[in-house]
Amino acid sequence: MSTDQTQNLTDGMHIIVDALKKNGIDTIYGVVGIPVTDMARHAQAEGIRYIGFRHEQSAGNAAAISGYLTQKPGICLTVSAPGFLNGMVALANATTNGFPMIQISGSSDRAIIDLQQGDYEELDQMNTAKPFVKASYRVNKPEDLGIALARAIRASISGRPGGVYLDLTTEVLAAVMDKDEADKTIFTVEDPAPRQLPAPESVDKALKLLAAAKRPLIILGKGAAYAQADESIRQFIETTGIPYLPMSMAKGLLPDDHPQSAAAARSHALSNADVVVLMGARLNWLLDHGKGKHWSTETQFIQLDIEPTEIDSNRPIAAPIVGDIYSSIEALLAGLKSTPVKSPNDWMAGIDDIKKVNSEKMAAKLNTDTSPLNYFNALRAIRDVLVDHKDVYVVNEGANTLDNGRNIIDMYKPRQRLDCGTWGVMGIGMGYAVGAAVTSGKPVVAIEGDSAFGFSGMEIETICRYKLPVTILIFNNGGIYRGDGVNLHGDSDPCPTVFMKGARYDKMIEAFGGIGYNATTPDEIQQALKAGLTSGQPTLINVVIDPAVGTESGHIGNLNPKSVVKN
Ligand SMILES: Cc1ncc(Cn2c(C)c(CCOP(=O)(O)OP(=O)(O)O)sc2=O)c(N)n1
Ligand SMILES: Nc1ncnc2c1ncn2[C@@H]1O[C@H](COP(=O)(O)OP(=O)(O)O)[C@@H](O)[C@H]1O
Ligand SMILES: [Mg+2]
Repeated sequence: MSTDQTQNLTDGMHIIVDALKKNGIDTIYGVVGIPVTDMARHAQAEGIRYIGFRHEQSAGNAAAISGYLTQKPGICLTVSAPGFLNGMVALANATTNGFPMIQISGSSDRAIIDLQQGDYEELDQMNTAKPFVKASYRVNKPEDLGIALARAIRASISGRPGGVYLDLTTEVLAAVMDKDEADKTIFTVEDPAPRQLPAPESVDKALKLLAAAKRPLIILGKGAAYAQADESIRQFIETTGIPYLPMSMAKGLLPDDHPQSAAAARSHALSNADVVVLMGARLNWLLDHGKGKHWSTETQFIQLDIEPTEIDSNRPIAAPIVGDIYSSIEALLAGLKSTPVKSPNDWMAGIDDIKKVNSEKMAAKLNTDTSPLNYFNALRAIRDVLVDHKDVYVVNEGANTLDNGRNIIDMYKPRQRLDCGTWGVMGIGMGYAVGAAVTSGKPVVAIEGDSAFGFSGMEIETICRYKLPVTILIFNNGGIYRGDGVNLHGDSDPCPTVFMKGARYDKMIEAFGGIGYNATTPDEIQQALKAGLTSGQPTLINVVIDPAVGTESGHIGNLNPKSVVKN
């Protein structure tokens, strides 16, 4: 091919990068290799920030959480087969949680794969992905790359957000076409997540039910947080005076010290409410499916959700409002003029009484001074530092570390608590920390169980390499749930969840130029955490926790199968 003929040519890997740029994608998280390395190089050369990870699952988690924070799909780039599969855990978790994310993976030769002739990293990735994503597309022609990306963007953020898989074959990445012709095939997606307004009659019905309620309760879910309708939600809650419960990632939508928060009286509020409004929250296992001891069979439900099939998932919903949260809340606010709603004062007063009793009980646990530390006094030490750093993003995973962290670490701003979410998955920690730090530019504090940290711990090198302002506190109790070898039956046999004694995780980060601390007292935790926040340097604090104080599976031990057969 003569020089002038190559003058105006482009190829698949350049076209997809141009399409990403045209749609405002400014960051790609990934692990490169055959056949996507040159695509990443080109993206970087074109000004897209490429963040290189040590494992695709963490790259995917970073992409997913950046989608949750920005309402634009986070992009994860992987190689074929094993790299694709490593990313799939994060992609499936994104779909489960409703986080918009696109995983782009290279794939091997279609003809060889389809005849199962044994290609390098042979796998039918498009079909493998289908059960775990909102949509799964494969591109075979360079002129289709623009429309394929557009479809992936729209599928990931319209309706209930989620994961989308985009398969780029080796052939299409190398396929050549005329540049001018290629430019005609890429475009900016128009209104990829259109507002979905609720039916006026559904809003009226909900307001009439609320107006008659004696003990109304609002449950805020991460769907409400994702919607970025913060001011409208606050206005509705404060205008009606209805008490509310934030689910873990909705903490901070209103500050946790807000007078209408019922969090410290959760069981009382759930079991006594007569009308419950689910706002971007599923009535799933995290809410005991709306059944059992925390719920009354008399409770009536109002549900605000963008996904129509979520309605009636577990309990009949008396007043469904299907639409995007912002449009639905705005419609409810407008409806208050004709149907005023005011939560009875005695209901909130009763909740306040319970809050007072429970807060005193919790304070007694928090203000102990034990050696070694336990979860309560360690978390109280962290809480009392973070109250002066309300911009910090908090990442939290583990069992006891997560369950106690959720109740003790107060949040004051929306979308700043990032945790194991709907699946209760371990391993989100370092990926979420990188994604939050890169996306927001703000400091991140990751509060990690020692087992949970182990799933993504190698990414501390990634954190140090990009010099991200991340401080990691590892609650080192020497094991999964506990470190003393006592199992949930109270038998002192070395159960299969114990790690080595005296591990010093703080030494790990020093290998990559980060700053490590070992903390055995609340004061040492606070000094180290303040130093990490002040320096903005990657910091790891090994918090030594009493190995005997955890409970197996934290607060969800009841989900374990009960064996009736003696060993
Ligand atoms: C991917 C994955 N693997 C395993 C588990 C099971 N699991 C595991 C392994 C947990 C770790 C608990 O230990 P930790 O050290 O992180 O926290 P605590 O010791 O403070 O409870 S919590 C939990 O549900 C999981 N949820 N997700
Ligand atoms: N913009 C939005 N408007 C309305 N509903 C939304 C929006 N984004 C997500 N959702 C819904 O919010 C719900 C989130 O529920 P869930 O993940 O269970 O929250 P949580 O775990 O915090 O209770 C999902 O059913 C999802 O369809
Ligand atoms: Mg542990």
